[in-house]
Amino acid sequence: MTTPMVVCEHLTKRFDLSDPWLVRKLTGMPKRELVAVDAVSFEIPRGKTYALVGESGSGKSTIARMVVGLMRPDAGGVTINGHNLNTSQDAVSLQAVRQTLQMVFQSPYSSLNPRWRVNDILLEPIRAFDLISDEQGQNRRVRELLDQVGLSPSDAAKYPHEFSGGQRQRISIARGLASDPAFMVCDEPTSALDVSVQAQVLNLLKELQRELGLTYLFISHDMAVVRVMAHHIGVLKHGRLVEANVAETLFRNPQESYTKTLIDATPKVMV
Ligand SMILES: Nc1ncnc2c1ncn2[C@@H]1O[C@H](COP(=O)(O)OP(=O)(O)OP(=O)(O)O)[C@@H](O)[C@H]1O
Repeated sequence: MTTPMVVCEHLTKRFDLSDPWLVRKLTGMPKRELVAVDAVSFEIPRGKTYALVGESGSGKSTIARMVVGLMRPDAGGVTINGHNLNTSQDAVSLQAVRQTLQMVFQSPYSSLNPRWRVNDILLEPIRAFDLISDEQGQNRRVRELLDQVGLSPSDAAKYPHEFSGGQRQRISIARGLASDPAFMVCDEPTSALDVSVQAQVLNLLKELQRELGLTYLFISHDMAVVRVMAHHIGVLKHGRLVEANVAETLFRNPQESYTKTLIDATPKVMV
């Protein structure tokens, strides 16, 4: 059996919501702590999509941040491609993990530098990871990336504001692909888009997965989107994984009433 691309074990994150120490001392208010993510464990097989679904505040983005290494868990850990993000001291393998994982954010408006042409946005990761040294090769790679996400070579000279929301999300995806990742974390990548555009971007992500064998962690509050994308689903409620299963089984035979409520709130047709 091949090892999973991602293993999360007992991931836990607490936020300190207390007032400052002096205020607490003067008012006698106790310390307050929020357990935003509570011992969450899951695995993502290579080339598959694992969706984390749950209402606002259930801990989805906090998990995504810990998985990409933007936030340290208070307990538990994340292993990507065999490297433990939280305990590994080996700078070379951590650099390899950083290259292999990318994140696509919710807002295609704020995640692209408005002062850079698309060409420079796509060249940045290619240069940062020292992937292609000659200029001709770099330009060829930019054209290939644009083609992969359904944009044309002439788009390289434009600025982000010259594109629609869906096209900007395509640029974000192309930028994610530029470092040849094997694993992408997609945090609500279509929730800022119109429904018709959503379907196109979801289809693009699925095509890229088939073509490039990508593994996705897909974060969403929307069961209709998850139904289209996921092979496996984990349902989060107040930071805890209340149900997890193969997507088809979870939709056909949900065990938890919370999962049923999420499914019942879903429009029946989407893509
Ligand atoms: N930096 C922080 N400091 C304090 N509390 C936080 C912080 N970040 C998140 N939280 C809290 O942790 C809980 C989980 O938040 P998180 O953003 O992970 O949820 P989510 O499921 O992604 O929600 P949404 O869909 O609204 O983004 C929420 O109660 C949130 O208020």
